[in-house]
Amino acid sequence: MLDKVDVAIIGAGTAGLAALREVQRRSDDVVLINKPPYGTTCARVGCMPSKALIASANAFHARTMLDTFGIAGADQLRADIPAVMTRVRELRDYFVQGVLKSIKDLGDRNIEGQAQLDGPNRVVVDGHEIEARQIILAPGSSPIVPKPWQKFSDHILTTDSLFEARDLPARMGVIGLGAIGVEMAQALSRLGIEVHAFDGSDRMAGISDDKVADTLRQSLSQEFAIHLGVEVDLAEADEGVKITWGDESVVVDKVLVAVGRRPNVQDLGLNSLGVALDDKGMPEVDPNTMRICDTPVLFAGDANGIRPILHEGADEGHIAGLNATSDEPVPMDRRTPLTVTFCTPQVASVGQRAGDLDLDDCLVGEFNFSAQGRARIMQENYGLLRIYATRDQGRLLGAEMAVPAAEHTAHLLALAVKQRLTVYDLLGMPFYHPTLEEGLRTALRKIARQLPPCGISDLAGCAPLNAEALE
Ligand SMILES: Cc1cc2nc3c(=O)[nH]c(=O)nc-3n(C[C@H](O)[C@H](O)[C@H](O)COP(=O)(O)OP(=O)(O)OC[C@H]3O[C@@H](n4cnc5c(N)ncnc54)[C@H](O)[C@@H]3O)c2cc1C
Ligand SMILES: NC(=O)c1ccc[n+]([C@@H]2O[C@H](COP(=O)([O-])OP(=O)(O)OC[C@H]3O[C@@H](n4cnc5c(N)ncnc54)[C@H](O)[C@@H]3O)[C@@H](O)[C@H]2O)c1
Repeated sequence: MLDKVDVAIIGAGTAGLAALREVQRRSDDVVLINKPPYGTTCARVGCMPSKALIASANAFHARTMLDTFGIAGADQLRADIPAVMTRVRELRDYFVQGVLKSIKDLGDRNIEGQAQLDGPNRVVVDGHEIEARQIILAPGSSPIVPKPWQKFSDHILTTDSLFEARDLPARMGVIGLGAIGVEMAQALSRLGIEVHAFDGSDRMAGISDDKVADTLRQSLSQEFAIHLGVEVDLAEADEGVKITWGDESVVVDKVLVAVGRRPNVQDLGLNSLGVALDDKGMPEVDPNTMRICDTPVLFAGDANGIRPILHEGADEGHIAGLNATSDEPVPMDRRTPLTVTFCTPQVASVGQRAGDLDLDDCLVGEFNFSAQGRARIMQENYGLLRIYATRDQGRLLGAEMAVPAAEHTAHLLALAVKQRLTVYDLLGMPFYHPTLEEGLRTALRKIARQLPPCGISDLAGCAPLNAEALE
């Protein structure tokens, strides 16, 4: 094993591999150290298998609306859960293979084992010491299972184990309704499993806008039992596990625990860096260079807790790799915040969320998709879009939504926020008919109407029509 290198990267996840690609542009003197398994959280147990499960669930769920489209016989369809799970694993394996290919040429520069820092320039892997000029930490995160629940391990699943299941039981609890909980609870329910879902807070999927949160709750409650703002307790039951909240309880076969993820830093040796750590044992990280204080150590991906989603982890790996191989600091602007939760209706947030803003100081435009033309045709007429803009110029600040095709609307709005566009700029776009984007136009016009007019029509570039006649 090498004992002196220019750059050592800890973690072969999305962030670590992005850092590797960046470092390799300027130096071959790099090692990648990874505690197995290989293949990244995203491909193995995260984004990809979860979306594969959702895709099967949505395909089966479509049968509930087929009669409204004039298609008969849907009641004959059934979900073959073992076949669904096999497809999930086949897709997972395909994506993991792609990741493994990307590191196969590293040879002895790919080191398998658990790494620990021993000071700012030294990494120890299974007793072997490696000195490095720069170190990039990218060890990812793991599902949290609260200690009192760990004794029910036979009945508990996390996303580390869910996709390994050959079959799924008839009744499931889902505790925690962040992105993971909401996506999986709906997918399980759509596959025909009786789902009881819980969250300690009164919101789901990280939504901070009250009205959007209410809309999502109304939609999802039609599909499975949702209990928000409750503290749950687990107990052994004859046939499964009993979930208790307040005076109520339910017995389920398995519980998916989705109460968040913990950075993999417990045994990383961060305390050997000689910098202050907060009460969670975390050092301060510059989000524009990824450097920890003035040390030669950079910290990227889920583990630093800054923006624990995939494209941000990849960016952080790239920024860390750039800074590890540059003589001078290279501070990089971060992207407009964007999140998408792949439930139905899709949930998304862009830029500043309601919770980041004083809405009394902003202009708000909203659109409810319940009667929207295209949404109605597709039988997807539900959901609420809320857009926030500055009071003086109508410059877009952000948006939250639970609407059909939110992933697309959110990307468009992210570009608008980044470009500092006003609602008038956006209203200058063509809006094809009939599209879901016509709903976005109505929300924008609602903001435009609250601004001083500066022309005679949308076509002139900036003025509101003050009518929805073109919809
Ligand atoms: C169910 C689920 C669904 C998700 N869906 C989405 C989605 O739809 N969109 C999205 O943007 N994000 C999604 N995410 C989040 C996304 O998967 C993560 O943000 C991303 O994978 C984090 O990448 P990473 O490189 O930081 O960590 P990882 O990919 O976890 O890589 C960390 C690596 O470091 C290794 N390691 C840990 N400690 C050590 C050590 N001490 N020494 C050596 N190696 C070590 C680990 O074994 C691992 O290989 C989802 C996550 C989950 C769990
Ligand atoms: N579509 C996506 O982008 C996507 C999908 C899945 C996961 N992810 C990422 O994965 C990470 C982890 O997701 P997550 O959903 O596990 O975490 P999260 O932190 O987003 O949500 C956890 C939820 O659990 C609740 N909770 C915590 N303790 C609880 C308890 N004891 N009882 C009941 N509820 C409790 C919280 O109130 C919160 O709503 C996030 O960073 C997320 O962004 C992203």
